[in-house]
Amino acid sequence: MLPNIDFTTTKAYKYLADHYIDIVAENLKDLFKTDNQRFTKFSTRFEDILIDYSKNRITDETFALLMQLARECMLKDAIEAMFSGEVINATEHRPVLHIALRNRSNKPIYVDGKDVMPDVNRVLEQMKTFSEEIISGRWKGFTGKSITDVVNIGIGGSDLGPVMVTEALRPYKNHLKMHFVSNVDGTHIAEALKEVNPETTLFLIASKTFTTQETMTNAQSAKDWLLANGGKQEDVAKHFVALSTNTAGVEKFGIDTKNMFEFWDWVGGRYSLWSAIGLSIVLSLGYENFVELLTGAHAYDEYFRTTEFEQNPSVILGLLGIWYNNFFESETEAILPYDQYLHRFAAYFQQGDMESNGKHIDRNGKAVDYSTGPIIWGEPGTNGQHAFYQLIHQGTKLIPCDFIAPAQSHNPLGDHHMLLLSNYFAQTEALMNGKTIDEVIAELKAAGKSAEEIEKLAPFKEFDGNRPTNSFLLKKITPHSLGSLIAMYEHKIFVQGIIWNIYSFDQWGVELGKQLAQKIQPELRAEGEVTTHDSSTNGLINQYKSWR
Ligand SMILES: O=P(O)(O)OC[C@H]1O[C@H](O)[C@@H](O)[C@@H](O)[C@@H]1O
Repeated sequence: MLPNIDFTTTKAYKYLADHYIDIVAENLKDLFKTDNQRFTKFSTRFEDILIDYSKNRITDETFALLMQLARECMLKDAIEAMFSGEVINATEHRPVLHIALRNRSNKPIYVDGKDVMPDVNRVLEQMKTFSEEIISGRWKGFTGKSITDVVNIGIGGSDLGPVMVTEALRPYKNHLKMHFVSNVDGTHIAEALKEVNPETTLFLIASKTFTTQETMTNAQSAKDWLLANGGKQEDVAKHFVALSTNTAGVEKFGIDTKNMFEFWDWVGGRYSLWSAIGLSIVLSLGYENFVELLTGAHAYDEYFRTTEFEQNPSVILGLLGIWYNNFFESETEAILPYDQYLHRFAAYFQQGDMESNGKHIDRNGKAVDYSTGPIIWGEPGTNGQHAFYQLIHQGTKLIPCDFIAPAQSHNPLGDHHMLLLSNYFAQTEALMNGKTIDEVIAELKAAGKSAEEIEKLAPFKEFDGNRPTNSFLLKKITPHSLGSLIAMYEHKIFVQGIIWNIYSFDQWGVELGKQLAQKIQPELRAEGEVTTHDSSTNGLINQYKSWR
């Protein structure tokens, strides 16, 4: 059982609310001036990942109160409930065990009295054997040629994780060309099919439920394409495999269940890259690298489970998020990787975070009267700097940002990495320090501007600063360190869900639109005017029907 505590009724919350009034008047810059231990105090490490959270609007007192909040909300018990396989996804009656998928210690984890590790290891072994067949070229397509291209067909959690990781770890990839098709828009599959040859293409149909409309439609089109391009029904087995929890659904689609890679309902979609859904990762990087990814995540899981809150990155990051979300009323958080390979990292955690904590009903089934999950967004630096950083620096909104960078680049080309990192360091400094009006005036004077020009221009060039950031500095992005980093963010989301007293592992909010789309489909198939909706929806549908 998860604890069930309204965090706004805790002592810590009340103290924090009072303390906020003091902090809001404080300037980060001054906090650094008055405490030369601030970096040492407010930074922590996990293996080769340094997490500097000293540029946050906190003092020793804030930190202590946030830790007290976690204790009053019984976070420790909640962590144990997850790791020991309790049914913490109560609305779907499931445990939450993505941690079992990467449990390299192999210590038993029980669901309904049965250790899940033998099944986890069996599927990993199956992924290993299969990937070796494909990568080595021993597996042949319907004309006897080896596989050159892999198309993963999946959406949401069955797409975002594999895409993010295969992109993040591109330096480790082999000769296989990876394609990812998610959107039901025919353009997505059509464009992918233009790039591949039916004789040498393997399709991975990735769907936990094997009922998702987008994925089933794309999978059917891929199968039709194979059959229309020389393949026969009996060749489907050579070119299609399924990654799913739904054996009956896989059979019904016509994929032989010996070509099925199984996982289980205790793996949430957005936490499934560690499961059979990660087969595209295994194919692209090789099994050993996938194991390294799991190992990095597992090492972090153990650390998260056993480390005191005060040194625990996910606990600290989660509580800082709550500090901004619930006291400063920040609505969004930006994730800004200074690493081109991490270009899908923010998109991945958009689902990870927003699908997990975008809830307004608490664990008692009652509407909350406080703010929950933030809006997550971001793009790689330095592209973001030339797009939306203006608003982060000088807009009216407080946007806490995570800056992520590797010290070592996989492409040490000339000065590129030094230049990239100079921006990474400069941005958090600039966001913190800002630029005072006096500094602006001095600069304009030095540039020879007239007094009149200075007076006019100065306000536009002032930066308030005092804008909070976390900096993640990794030695290098490797399968191991990436595994740890992902796990760190996953557990941060978990921590926040516990404090907000919501269920982080269901996703009922994605259902309504799906249901309505189903209702609309026959109306779109039929001829004639549609009148069953509101005037806006009717108007749009009828215009579409007259134009199509
Ligand atoms: O893997 P599936 O079952 O196709 O689901 C794909 C996605 O569907 C829905 O949008 C949600 O449930 C997501 O969490 C999930 O990742």
